[in-house]
Amino acid sequence: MNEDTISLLTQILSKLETIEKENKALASTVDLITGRVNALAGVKAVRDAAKTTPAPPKTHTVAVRTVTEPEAHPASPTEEASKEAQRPATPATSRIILTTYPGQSGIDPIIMNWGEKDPVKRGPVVVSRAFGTVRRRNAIGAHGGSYSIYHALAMAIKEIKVDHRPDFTNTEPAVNIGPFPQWSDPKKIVAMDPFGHLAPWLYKDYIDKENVEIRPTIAITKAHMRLPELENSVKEGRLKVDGKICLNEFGELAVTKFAVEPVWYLPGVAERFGIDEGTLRRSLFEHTGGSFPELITRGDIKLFMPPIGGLTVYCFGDVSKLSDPNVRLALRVHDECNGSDVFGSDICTCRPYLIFGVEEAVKEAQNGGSGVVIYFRKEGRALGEVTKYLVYNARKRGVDRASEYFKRTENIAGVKDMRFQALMPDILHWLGITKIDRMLSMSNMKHDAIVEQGIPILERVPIPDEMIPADSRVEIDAKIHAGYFTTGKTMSMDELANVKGRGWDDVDH
Ligand SMILES: Nc1nc2c(ncn2[C@@H]2O[C@H](COP(=O)(O)OP(=O)(O)OP(=O)(O)O)[C@@H](O)[C@H]2O)c(=O)[nH]1
Ligand SMILES: [Zn+2]
Repeated sequence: MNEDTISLLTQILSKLETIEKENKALASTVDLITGRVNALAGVKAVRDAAKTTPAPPKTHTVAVRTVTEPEAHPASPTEEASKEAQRPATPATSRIILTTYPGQSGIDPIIMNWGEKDPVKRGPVVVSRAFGTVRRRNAIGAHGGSYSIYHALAMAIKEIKVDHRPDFTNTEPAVNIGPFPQWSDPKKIVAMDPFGHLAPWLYKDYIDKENVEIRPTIAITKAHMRLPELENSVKEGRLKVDGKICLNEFGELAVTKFAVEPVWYLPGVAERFGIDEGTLRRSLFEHTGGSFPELITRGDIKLFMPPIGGLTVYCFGDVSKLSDPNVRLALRVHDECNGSDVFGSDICTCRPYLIFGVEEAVKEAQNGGSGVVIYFRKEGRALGEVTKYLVYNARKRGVDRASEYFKRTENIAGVKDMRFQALMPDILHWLGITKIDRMLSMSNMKHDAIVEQGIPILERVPIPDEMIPADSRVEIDAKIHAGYFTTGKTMSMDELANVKGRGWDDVDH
């Protein structure tokens, strides 16, 4: 099967499509040929990819056919019911759409003017391949970040009805926020949808009248939270019970929480990393096992919802104060470390720094300012727990020296850190933050990313010495040597060689 044959069959297909519009009886024949061409082209694409030389752009040509749907606008309940009956059991059963092309017949993306101030002129983020939406998509990927796979599984085992539509009654944000000028600056917000918390309400007409599936990518709620360490903070007098933010002697806190899923505007993301959009698209395509062919074929679609974890904002005190330059702001940006954050592992400083961050944020809010902790799902410096544990083993089986600390991760992962903080400041812009009075972090990467985004940091606050677990001294001293902020001493390489952590004998009981 060569390129010419595929191209010829694609042309025949296109002719048949035209005829099919007038003669529905041809549909099954067209389906048959579509399936055959897709399968043959798929095989060819796989063969091409197996060649060692980089594939020329032509090899991305895969014949496809767009789903031809009944008219989307409902006319009458009877007509609706008859259309319902025509729907396939799942949109995927008869025709597989491997990829789509700009301008292809039936493809009609909803407008997306990223950075436009008026949300209606900007347009909704549309990513679903659900019936009624597949032709209108203006984003690649899927909702839910890494959870999109569980959704796919639920669909596969028919736990979710194919035509299920979410009921958003009473799910509106618990507080109002913005809009801020940053929301309409396409250079300031590139990794989340600034209107993501309002999507079902702002774009109700698309949902109701055009049968397009639109989901929020941000949700805002209020809650109480209780961390055992904070009971001590109250006992020792560092936290005062005020009945508003710190509710009682157990250190229970009132909090407003924002959950945010990633939505990437690819040109903006590429620019943040100083690369061109094509390079970014190609790398995302290749290194997700070719999962998202439209990264290559749909240059007109600029949004990508990546299958990665998002973030949560924990805000203490009045949310409207976050954007007020006249009040003080304390901020901790924290990257997930499940072993320490949840399970109390003592090899690193994560949970202690997190608790310190919460305590300082609450204090700032109680003093009339505001306090925020932002929690990113970037486990093990975005290398994941498997890599992290391999690193721990390599450290403990050798001598766990501060001087070797970063090298151990680099030996295994090829890089010492994959969090690349460049996209992190988006959430600060979205919250309307224009300066940070107290930054509860020693990380130079977090600091530089924020400052580069034009948000000044007035004071940097390291974790207090007494909160550092003994075994994590290795990490903290290595980090300080590597450029992390400290108000204390930066050790020489010789001194670092003498900072040792627990050995394997001590860990392995
Ligand atoms: N791969 C790897 N990840 C680690 C290791 N130690 C901690 N982490 C992860 O690193 C992240 C926390 O980063 P840290 O280096 O402790 O601190 P930081 O966030 O860079 O800086 P601070 O804001 O000062 O805490 C979390 O995602 C941890 O899971 C390690 O040895 N290897
Ligand atoms: Zn940790």
